[in-house]
Amino acid sequence: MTIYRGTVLDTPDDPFAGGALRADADAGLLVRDGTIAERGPFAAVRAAQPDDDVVDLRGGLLLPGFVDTHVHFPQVRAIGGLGLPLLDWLERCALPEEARLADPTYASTVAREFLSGLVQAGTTTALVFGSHFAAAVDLLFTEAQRVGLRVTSGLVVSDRLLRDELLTTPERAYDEGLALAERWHGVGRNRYAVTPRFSLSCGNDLLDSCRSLLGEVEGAYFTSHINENDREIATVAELFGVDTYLETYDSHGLVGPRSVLAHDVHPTDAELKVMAERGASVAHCPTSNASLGSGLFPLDRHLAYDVHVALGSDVGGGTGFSLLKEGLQAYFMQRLLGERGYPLAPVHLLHLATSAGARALGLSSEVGDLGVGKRFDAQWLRPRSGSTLDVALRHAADPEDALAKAFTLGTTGDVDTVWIDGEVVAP
Ligand SMILES: Nc1nc2[nH]cnc2c(=O)[nH]1
Ligand SMILES: [Zn+2]
Repeated sequence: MTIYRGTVLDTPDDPFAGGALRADADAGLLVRDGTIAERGPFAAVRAAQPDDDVVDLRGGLLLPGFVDTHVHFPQVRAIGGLGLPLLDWLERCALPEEARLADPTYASTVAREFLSGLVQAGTTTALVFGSHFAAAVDLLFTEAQRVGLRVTSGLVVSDRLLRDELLTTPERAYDEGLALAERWHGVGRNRYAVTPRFSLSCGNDLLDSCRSLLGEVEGAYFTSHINENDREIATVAELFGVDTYLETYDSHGLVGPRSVLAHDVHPTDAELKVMAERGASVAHCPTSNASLGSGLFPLDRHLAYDVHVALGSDVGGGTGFSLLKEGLQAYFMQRLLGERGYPLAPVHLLHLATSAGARALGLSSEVGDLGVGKRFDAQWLRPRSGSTLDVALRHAADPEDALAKAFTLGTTGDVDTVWIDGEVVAP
């Protein structure tokens, strides 16, 4: 057994429902077989376990590993395509890069870059938008198992309006998806997610085949995009002859408690009501929404309807893997909404980046906070001595203030060590 000593911050109680930040200065976390067995003042935990190893993490902050609920595996090298709205960005930046993953050697290199990017950002769990190529998705799961990250992912499918190499058929989508799920779902920390790219590129027969696959794979997840961009939304309404985007998924039985819909920048009230009834979650992707000019996320309306919201980096529409940056951008965008903005405090940002994501992915009993009984999935933020974050943390007034400094100034370069199930994860 090992005792980890440091300043521990986490959010076991939902701050949107009144929960406070849990902050323990000089805490001890006793970890046995990857699970947190005790948590208390270091001196007390140490006194009860005088012979165990102590890992000294004083200085900096010990936080739960981040949970990224929307991130694209094939888009690591597409990060930084600035200046375009969604559909142009897809055509000019993202999809040409995604087509390159037809080559398994290329896909394997990108899988390594992708997982290393997540780990270096302090992310330990992710819902990953896979590739249109089954072999590439297989390589992603293989690499995820080697690195140890908790990955839920799947074959991305489309059958219209994208470049030809990325298109499939309903039958092939089902067969390839099932083969991947049989190989990887529930193996190690991997799980399968049925992943139509978005309704714009998916006809009704393909969405039907997604529903069949979802019914076939017990416990599988569903993820896609929704209500991101005005032109996208208008095109979907025209293609399907529907009033709301959500209907295109819901009419195929794809919306439920294991569904995560990315973006939702422009929802109708009717859609929010149905999402809440179904228990679906929304992945809020702030840097992507800002960079692609998609809009300002109506967090207040999601909360008013009780729609569960977590955070996604949306690499490569988003600007990097750091959920610290996403948290700060989420805060900025609520500020820019003026009176309609939700006043996000540091505790909300930590919740959105950790426990909210765990809940969206049905993993709350295992990860998302550093309480007794949870797996030790954690990150040690330790800024370089003399850096501005180091100075700011040393002079922070209280734990909330320290967390505000971490989200404002922290970068992936401040993530010193990452653990999953009590094992150090090497990037
Ligand atoms: N941001 C974003 N939106 C999408 N909608 C369909 N595909 C994508 C994508 O790759 N990124
Ligand atoms: Zn996306």
